[in-house]
Amino acid sequence: MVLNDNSSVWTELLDGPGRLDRLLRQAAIRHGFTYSIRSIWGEKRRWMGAVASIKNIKNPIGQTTVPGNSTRYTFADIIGRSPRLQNAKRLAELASRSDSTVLLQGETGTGKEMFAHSIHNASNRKNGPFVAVNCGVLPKTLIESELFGYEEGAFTGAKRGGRQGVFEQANGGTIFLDEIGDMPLDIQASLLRVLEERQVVRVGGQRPVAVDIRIIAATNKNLVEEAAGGNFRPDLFYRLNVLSIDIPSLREREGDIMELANYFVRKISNRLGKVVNHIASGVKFLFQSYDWPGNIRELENIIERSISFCEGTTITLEDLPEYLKRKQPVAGNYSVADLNLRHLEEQAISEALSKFDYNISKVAQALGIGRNTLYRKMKEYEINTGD
Ligand SMILES: Nc1ncnc2c1ncn2[C@@H]1O[C@H](COP(=O)(O)OP(=O)(O)OP(=O)(O)O)[C@@H](O)[C@H]1O
Repeated sequence: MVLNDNSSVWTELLDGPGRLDRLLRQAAIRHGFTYSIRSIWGEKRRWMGAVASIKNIKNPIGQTTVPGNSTRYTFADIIGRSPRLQNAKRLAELASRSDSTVLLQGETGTGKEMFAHSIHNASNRKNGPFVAVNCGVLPKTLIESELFGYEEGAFTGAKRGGRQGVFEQANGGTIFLDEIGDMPLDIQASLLRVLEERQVVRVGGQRPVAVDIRIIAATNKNLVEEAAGGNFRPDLFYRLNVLSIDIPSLREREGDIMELANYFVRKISNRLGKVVNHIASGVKFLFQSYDWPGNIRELENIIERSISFCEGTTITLEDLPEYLKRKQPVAGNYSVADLNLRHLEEQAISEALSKFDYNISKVAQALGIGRNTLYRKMKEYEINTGD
């Protein structure tokens, strides 16, 4: 397992080495990595307490999915009813019906890879391969041969008979170019050629090989700004920016936070074989006021950590990492009692909405208030209507 100081894998600070170990071990096993304790305790002592998002620890060549369709997600797995997310899903569903290039833009952890899987699985290429390449971690020395393949004798150590690159491996299916904004400039020119001609020429070869591929690219960078700064080729940007879909951050999807949190509690407690089925109101309040820079991945990691440390059936503030506890909102203009009452009211409304599937009449009836009062309170607490 390779832990890289510069990567965004270190998403959370924890309290102690034992906990770090356990969480890393669980995550590593889940993602099929071999976990070696020495890789942490050697030079990485100063990272003590960090939890890696193992998903980001790609193998050295950056290819995250082997050829053959090993996608895990469909649209049904993408949780959230906020209007922004629903809109992104609608666009992605439409995109899955065509063969055009898709560009997924969104912050880290917002679900871009889930969208890419879902588009592939809903497309008529679903029985073909889905090959994911992380353009940000491909070492410069390997990048061309990994992408475009090589002919026998192309360089010292080249395999007999040569090797297919990922574009050839994805033939008949979808190639997912993750973190496209991190692709080195010199490779961007070759990539543009492949996108334009739908042909690859292997390193050390001359013969173009036709590839029938659907391209989905993803980035957490603003490619317009990257292009303006000279880090991304504008012509490649235009070639990729055909069906562009913005995946909203979690803080822009406030109504989704608790739905996702509850979903992860169910899923993760099942997986860990623990009976944890509630989230304390203080935690909910904190979740709703936090700005989630790591988005859904961060929420998922926090729930996993909390369930691991939870000694009862309810996740409490005690189970949260220190850095999050420190973010507890201050009372502002409200007294603590007011704040608690407001919070309880907000919580009751959110729970009723979720229980009655956003049926306003039923929710109002259950809460013993009129529909107009309910709408007013939803507006006050910025709870969306679930449309
Ligand atoms: N809407 C969602 N519903 C359920 N789980 C989600 C959702 N969005 C993201 N996740 C989960 O959050 C984690 C991060 O998602 P994903 O890897 O797709 O994000 P990403 O945008 O590709 O991240 P990065 O840019 O860092 O590669 C995954 O474990 C995924 O299952």
